[in-house]
Amino acid sequence: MIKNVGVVGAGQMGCGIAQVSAAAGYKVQLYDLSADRIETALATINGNLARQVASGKLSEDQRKQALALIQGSSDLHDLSAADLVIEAVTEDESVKRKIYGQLCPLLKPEAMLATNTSSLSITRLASATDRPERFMGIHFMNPVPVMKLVELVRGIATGDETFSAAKDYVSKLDKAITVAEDFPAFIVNRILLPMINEAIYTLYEGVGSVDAIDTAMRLGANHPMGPLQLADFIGLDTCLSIMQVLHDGLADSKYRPCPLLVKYVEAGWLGRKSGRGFYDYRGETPVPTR
Ligand SMILES: CC(=O)CC(=O)SCCNC(=O)CCNC(=O)[C@H](O)C(C)(C)COP(=O)(O)OP(=O)(O)OC[C@H]1O[C@@H](n2cnc3c(N)ncnc32)[C@H](O)[C@@H]1OP(=O)(O)O
Ligand SMILES: NC(=O)C1=CN([C@@H]2O[C@H](COP(=O)(O)OP(=O)(O)OC[C@H]3O[C@@H](n4cnc5c(N)ncnc54)[C@H](OP(=O)(O)O)[C@@H]3O)[C@@H](O)[C@H]2O)C=CC1
Repeated sequence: MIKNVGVVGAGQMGCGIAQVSAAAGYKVQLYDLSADRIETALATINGNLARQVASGKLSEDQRKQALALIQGSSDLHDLSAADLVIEAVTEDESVKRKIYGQLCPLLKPEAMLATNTSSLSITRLASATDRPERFMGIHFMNPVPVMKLVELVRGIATGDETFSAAKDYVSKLDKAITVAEDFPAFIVNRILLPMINEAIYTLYEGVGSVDAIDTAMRLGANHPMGPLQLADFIGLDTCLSIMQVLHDGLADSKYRPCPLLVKYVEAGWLGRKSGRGFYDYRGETPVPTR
């Protein structure tokens, strides 16, 4: 039975996962490398909970209770009481494998380990742990407190007990589940990211400006965000990693990452989280950059 949830990586996804887990009554340990990052993360979570109070989705008491259930830490040992740890660090296989190597010896033998990876092979990541039968993908969507869906992905070795415990946990968060097989980028990103990549090609080839492309898809296809706005929201580093996994994993040139996406990531223009991507976020309102 899952009571204590550990979250590794206090970026945009880790914060969201910690928030919704605490709001559902789980005790949460949120880990990241630095104390500064943890402080920022707790402030972000507090802000998002306060927004939910303002819009009547949560009472002030529920906000306080949820916040009290989250502890931040920059010491991996603090995850040793967790029944389930969800890893949400940068979308880079070597970073994730390194974390598993450090984390696994500290966990209870019966603890489950899950990854929030957007694209990487669950089976291959499982092989970097000491518990492939208790490892799987629990893939939340961004922003976690708002998006209804969680994709569940089993690796070849994932046990039935692990899968049913994950289903139970996700249902308690009041999220809907879809099950995907362990193929590159699963379902949502297999479909969504090529669309975003195509939008970037559309910009690269001069078919339209940032504003024209986003307006076209917002008003012409009723998407809540334009594809370039969404790319900035996801993070351009994450978008590029997903396209690389699709390109390498499916060996089809239709998944070739757009060179403009590569350039932006090389420049450190990662979207909202770095202050600049297809839009510049440093002023009052986002300004298109092309
Ligand atoms: C890459 C992957 O591996 C997988 C993925 O996640 S792919 C990305 C999937 N996500 C999407 O496609 C998101 C598309 N965009 C949307 O659905 C909407 O634009 C949106 C929900 C993000 C915002 O909707 P909106 O109507 O423009 O904004 P707004 O009215 O301000 O917000 C709606 C609610 O979302 C909340 N919200 C918005 N942004 C948020 C954020 N970054 N974090 C937390 N909550 C947020 C708001 O607080 C608001 O909730 P309340 O009513 O409780 O205040
Ligand atoms: N962005 C999205 O829309 C979605 C992303 N995902 C997946 O979730 C995961 C996280 O993405 P996201 O939250 O957007 O990324 P962010 O860049 O916002 O956050 C990543 C976090 O991981 C931390 N980190 C990096 N290396 C380590 C490490 N060795 N130990 C501990 N923490 C570390 C980073 O710290 P620092 O900044 O200090 O380096 C940062 O806080 C990725 O696998 C991504 O593919 C899944 C669904 C949606």
